[in-house]
Amino acid sequence: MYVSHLTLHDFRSYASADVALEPGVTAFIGRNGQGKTNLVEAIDYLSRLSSHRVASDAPLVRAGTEQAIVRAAVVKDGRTAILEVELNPGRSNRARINRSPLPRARELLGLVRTVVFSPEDLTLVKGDPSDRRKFLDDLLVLRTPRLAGVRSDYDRVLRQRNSLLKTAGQARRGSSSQESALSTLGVWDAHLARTGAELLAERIELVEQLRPYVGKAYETVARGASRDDAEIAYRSSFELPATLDRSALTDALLAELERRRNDELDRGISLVGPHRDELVLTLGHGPGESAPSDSGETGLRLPVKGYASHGESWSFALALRLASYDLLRADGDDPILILDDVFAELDTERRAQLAELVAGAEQVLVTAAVAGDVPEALAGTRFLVGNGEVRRDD
Ligand SMILES: Nc1ncnc2c1ncn2[C@@H]1O[C@H](COP(=O)(O)OP(=O)(O)OP(=O)(O)O)[C@@H](O)[C@H]1O
Repeated sequence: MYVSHLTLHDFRSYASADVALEPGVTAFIGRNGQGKTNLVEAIDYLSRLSSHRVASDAPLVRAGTEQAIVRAAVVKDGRTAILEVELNPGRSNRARINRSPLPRARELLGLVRTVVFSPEDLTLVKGDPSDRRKFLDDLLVLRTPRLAGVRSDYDRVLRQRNSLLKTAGQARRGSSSQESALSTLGVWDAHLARTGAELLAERIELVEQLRPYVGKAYETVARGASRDDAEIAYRSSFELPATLDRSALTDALLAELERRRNDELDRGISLVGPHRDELVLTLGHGPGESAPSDSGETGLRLPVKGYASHGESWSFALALRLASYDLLRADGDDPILILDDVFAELDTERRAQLAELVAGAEQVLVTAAVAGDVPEALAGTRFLVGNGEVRRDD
């Protein structure tokens, strides 16, 4: 898949922009703050309906205006579709395909698939568990757009349940009747368990599928590493049943909610469920755990967060993105790769390795402040970005 045309109106720094693109590698070069990332962010927005840089839509709309439009012609299997999204912060966004309005913007999900590498990726490794959960959930939605609904239902139920727990907890401490709050809580428990079980099962399956790709990608980007060095594992906030069957998971989650009821009322928050889970990243050092060396010595396996060096952390973050790319590719569709300002962060060897790995993708969009930062393997079409203009450098 590739984007053959991008049009922006009042998106970030652009009053308007119109860029014709081709498959293969395209680099956007320009000094800092000229609007290179804004261009690729717009394409990524069509893929996920959110930005890799900010949590809300408001900063994406040009200051002083109320609405931004991102439109792209997307070519897949030789057929072109025009996708458009209208960003209306504070109101619902609207989307169109080939100029026909969609009932909900969410229906655009899955039509463009992007994988973005950016300096922010280090938070995948060094950030909070919520950053890693988001990584998993974003990938889930890219592969199975229907899960966007499950994810937002879960978040909504969680918010409602938390506010009810607070009310019921306060009633208990003030010894007023908490009967009605507790009976309503039972209803929210059932919702939380049902949507939570679905999200949980999908995440666990995803981690299993992603695992081999992460090991392989880490071996490629980290000097001297072996395939078993980088490991990912899903850690649930409660003991999982032996099967991922949705009803068994729902029952297990419900039973755990029952067991933790008093703790939850004391603290006024939901303590069990996918929102408390963690994607655990570990690195093996020396002989693998399963293969003791001749001296009987086994290798160390340590969490990445808090232990890994800066270079190892970067390699792990790159491996997570590359693994996502490989997995999406294995689904049968080459996602658009976006390398936003990453080369300046990497040493020469990692730059060359990353460039080699991605050079064959159907479309690669690169941003860099200086042309010299873009490895030779990624020589392709160049655009110069500056003074609000995007100009092809022929
Ligand atoms: N909503 C907005 N309205 C107007 N201008 C904005 C808005 N959001 C961002 N900008 C401007 O866009 C510019 C940043 O653009 P962008 O992040 O694309 O830079 P860049 O060329 O990728 O730079 P760098 O090389 O530093 O990453 C900044 O000057 C910022 O002030």
